[in-house]
Amino acid sequence: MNQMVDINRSKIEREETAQARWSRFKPITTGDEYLESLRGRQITCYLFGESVANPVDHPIVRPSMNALKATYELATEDPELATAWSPLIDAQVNRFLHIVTSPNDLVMKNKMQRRMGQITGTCFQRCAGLDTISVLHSITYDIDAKHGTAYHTRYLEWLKNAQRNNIIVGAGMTDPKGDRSKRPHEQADPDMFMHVTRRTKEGLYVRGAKAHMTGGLNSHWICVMPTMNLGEKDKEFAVIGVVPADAAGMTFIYGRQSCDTRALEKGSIDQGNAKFGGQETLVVFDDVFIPWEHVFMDGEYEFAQELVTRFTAYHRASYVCKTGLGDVMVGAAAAIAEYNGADGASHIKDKLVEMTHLNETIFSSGIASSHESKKLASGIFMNDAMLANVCKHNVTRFPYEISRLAQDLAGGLMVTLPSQSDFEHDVAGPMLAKYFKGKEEIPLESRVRMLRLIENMTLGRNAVGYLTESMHGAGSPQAQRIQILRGMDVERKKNYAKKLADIPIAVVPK
Ligand SMILES: Cc1cc2nc3c(=O)[nH]c(=O)nc-3n(C[C@H](O)[C@H](O)[C@H](O)COP(=O)(O)OP(=O)(O)OC[C@H]3O[C@@H](n4cnc5c(N)ncnc54)[C@H](O)[C@@H]3O)c2cc1C
Repeated sequence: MNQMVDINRSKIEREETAQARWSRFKPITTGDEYLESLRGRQITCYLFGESVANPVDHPIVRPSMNALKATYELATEDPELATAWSPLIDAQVNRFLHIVTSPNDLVMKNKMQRRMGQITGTCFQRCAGLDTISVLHSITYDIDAKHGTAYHTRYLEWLKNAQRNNIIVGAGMTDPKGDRSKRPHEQADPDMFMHVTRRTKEGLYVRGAKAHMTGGLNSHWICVMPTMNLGEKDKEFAVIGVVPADAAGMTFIYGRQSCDTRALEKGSIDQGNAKFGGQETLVVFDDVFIPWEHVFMDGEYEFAQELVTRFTAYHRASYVCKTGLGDVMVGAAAAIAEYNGADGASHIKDKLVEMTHLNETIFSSGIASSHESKKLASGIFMNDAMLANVCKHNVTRFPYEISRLAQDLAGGLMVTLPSQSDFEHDVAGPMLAKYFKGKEEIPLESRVRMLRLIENMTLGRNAVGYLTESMHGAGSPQAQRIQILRGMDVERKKNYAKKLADIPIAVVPK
C-alpha cells in the first residue's frame, strides 16, 4: 500500500528539505482559508476500505474539519479570548499556537477551550497540538542543557514558521504498544513503537504508527514523540520530530465513530449535531524522513518520562474543554425537560443543579491548575501537575454521570425515535406528529432535534468526544492515579496528623 505511494513520489520529494517543507504553506487567517489549505494535498487516507481523494468535502470527515475551522473563526470574533501576543515573532497569534509566558496565559487557554466546547459540542482537536508545542519548549531546552545539543533553537525556528502560517499541529504520542507487558525493545515487532530506522547527513527516518490521533488528517504538521518512559535499550525509540501531514511514506486510516454513517443520509436531524464532529486516525509512518532541522530528540531516552509527565500536566488540564460540552448537556437537558412539560418538577431542577455541580467541579480543578502554574528553566509556564491530574480524573467520571442525568430527563424517546425520513413520510409523518407532540407551544421538530443532540453526545458520534475521549484521552484513569500517588506526599500529611496528636516526628511540617 505504502510502497505504491513511494513509487509515485521521488526520492527528492521523500527527502524534502526543511525549507522546501515550509515553502508549501502560506499564512491562514480565516476559517475558509483553513479549509482551502486542506485541499489538493498528496495524502493517502482510507475510510471504509476506500481511498479518500477529497477529504474536505467528504460528509463524514467535514464536520471534524468544521470544528477546527471554528478555532480560526473564534480568533477573529473574540481576539482577546482566542489570540495572544507572541514575543517570538512580535505579532498577534492564534492562542492555540501561543507559548505560555504566564499563569494568565494558561487561564485564558482554559477559558477559550470551554468556549470552543460550547460552540462545537465536540472535540475541536487543537488542544493536543498546543500542549505539544508547550512541552517541547522546556524539554528541548533541558536536553540541550544536559547534552549540549541544539534542539531548542531548531524548535524555536520551527515554531516561528508555525505561528506565522497559523497551522494545525497533530500530537502523535500514543504508539500501538503491542503486548502491554513488554518494553519497546522486547516487542516481537519493533514497529509497535515508533523508532529510528536510518540516519543520513540530512536527517533521519522513522517507522511505526501513532494511534487515535485527534484531528490527524485535519492537521498540517504532525509531531511524533515517545509515549512512555524509556531505558537505554529503547534508545532508538527516543525520537521527537515534526513532519508535514503530506510527507511521503505516511498513511492515514480513519477511525469509525458510532453513528458516523448518519452523515451520509438525507436530512440533518438524525445526525444530532450535523455541523461539528471529532476525528481520530491511525497514522502509519513507513520510513518517513525528518530533516535534522525538525528533529528535537534523538536518543536522549532519559527525557522520555519527563516529556510524558509535562505533556500530561498541560494536556490533563486542557480537558476543561469538556465543561463546554457539559454546558451544552445541561442546556440540552433543561430544554428537553421544558419541551416535555416537566421543567417545573423539583427533581428536574435538582438534577440540573447536580449536573452543573459536576461540570463546575471539573472546571475548578482545571483552572486552578493553570492559576497554580510554575515557571520552568526554559521560561515557559507549566500547569500544576497534581491539580491537572485531578481535573483529568474528574473528567474520566463526571461526564458519564452528567450524561446519565441528561438521558434521565430526556425520556426513552431519545433512543426510540423514528428517522427523519419517517417524520417526512406521507402516511407515517402525520401519525408521528400527532403522537410525539410534547408541550403544545413547542414545535415537534425542536423536540426531536434536542433529543437527537442528547443521543449524539451520550450514545452517538460525539459521545466519542464527550465520553470515551474523556476516559482515555491524555491517559486512562490509572495513569492519573499513578501521578496523584507520586505527588500526594503522604509522609508530610502524616506528620501534620502526628504533630496534632502529639506524637514525636522526625521532620517538623511546614
Ligand atoms: C478519542 C481519543 C482521542 C485521542 N487522541 C490522542 C491524540 O491526539 N494523540 C495521542 O497521542 N493519543 C491520543 N489518544 C490516545 C490516548 O492517550 C490513549 O487511548 C490512552 O493513553 C490509553 O492508551 P490505549 O488506548 O493504548 O489503551 P491501553 O494502554 O491498552 O489501556 C487500556 C487499559 O489497560 C490498562 N493498562 C495498559 N497497560 C497496562 C499495563 N502494562 N499494566 C496494567 N494496566 C495496563 C490501562 O490502565 C487501561 O485501563 C486518544 C484516545 C482517544 C480515546
